[in-house]
Amino acid sequence: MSGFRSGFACFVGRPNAGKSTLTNALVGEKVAITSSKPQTTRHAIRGLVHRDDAQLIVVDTPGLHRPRTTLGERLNDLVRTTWAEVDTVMMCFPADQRIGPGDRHLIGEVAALRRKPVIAVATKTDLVSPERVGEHLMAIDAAGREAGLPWREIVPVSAVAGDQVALLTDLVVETLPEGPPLYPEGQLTDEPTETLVAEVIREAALEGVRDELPHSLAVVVDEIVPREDRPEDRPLLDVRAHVFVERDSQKGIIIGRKGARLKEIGTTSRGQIQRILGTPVHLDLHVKVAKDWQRDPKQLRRLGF
Ligand SMILES: Nc1nc2c(ncn2[C@@H]2O[C@H](COP(=O)(O)OP(=O)(O)OP(=O)(O)O)[C@@H](O)[C@H]2O)c(=O)[nH]1
Repeated sequence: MSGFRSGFACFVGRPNAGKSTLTNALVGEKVAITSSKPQTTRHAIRGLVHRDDAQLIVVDTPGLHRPRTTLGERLNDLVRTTWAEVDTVMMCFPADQRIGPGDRHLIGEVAALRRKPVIAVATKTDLVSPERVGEHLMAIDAAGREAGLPWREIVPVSAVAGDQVALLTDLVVETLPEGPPLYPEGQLTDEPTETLVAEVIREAALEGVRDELPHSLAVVVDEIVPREDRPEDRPLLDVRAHVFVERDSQKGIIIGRKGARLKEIGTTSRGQIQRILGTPVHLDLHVKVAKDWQRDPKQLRRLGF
């Protein structure tokens, strides 16, 4: 298999830069979790791109942020470890935002990796005019120079419109080392099913809630079991899961008036879980308060951190 390339790449960028959406666009299936709320990506979900000439494994990392809790510190450690381990870094800069201090800080951090190929990606180009895209590309170029970070490429893309996503894949593949495929073909992610299911529920729970909630939410899937006594051609899976929040007031928000929000969360996530599992699902969802779980190492472990 001479000439075959395989390796890892990850996206870096400020919250909401479009990293998850672009991961999905590259992989072609929904494996990473997107949400209109910042900083919702918590697990390093790998999406696989299989091609005749290459295999690209995309690692989606949470955003780096000012750590205020034990969870925050662990997330930052996880991010830096991921950056150090991948073959190529893709840095995202949304075209509808100017390069700011947060971006410069990230560029500085990535520049410290040395000699790793870094591709700059101007995301969300569908939201702005071609002139603005041009301006944005120049600003990205200048910011790289300032930090002494030579971009391998600067690529404008729109994950939503599908513009230049294939080109980006080509350019990333070029940076990967030669080697055989690392994962069996057809596999899209190596996350355990429970984690994917938990992330789907978490995403549904986060839709339309107030700003303080995202960091306080964790979802644990207790079990996924086939319902007994079902006809063979009509299987049903029972999925039992808990949504953990930090305070009683948050529990109220999640449950909603007469349970309306929780029901909505269930309906939204059930459809997607059925797609992941390929089987009709009965979802049993409970909300629990785990006081200040982000500051408590014992609880963090229980919740999988
Ligand atoms: N119009 C447009 N919107 C986009 C595009 N890519 C992402 N978005 C939107 O931007 C928002 C953030 O996208 P995400 O992919 O969740 O961003 P992220 O960088 O993974 O965010 P965090 O997980 O918070 O770090 C979502 O509402 C997306 O729908 C794009 O190419 N065009």
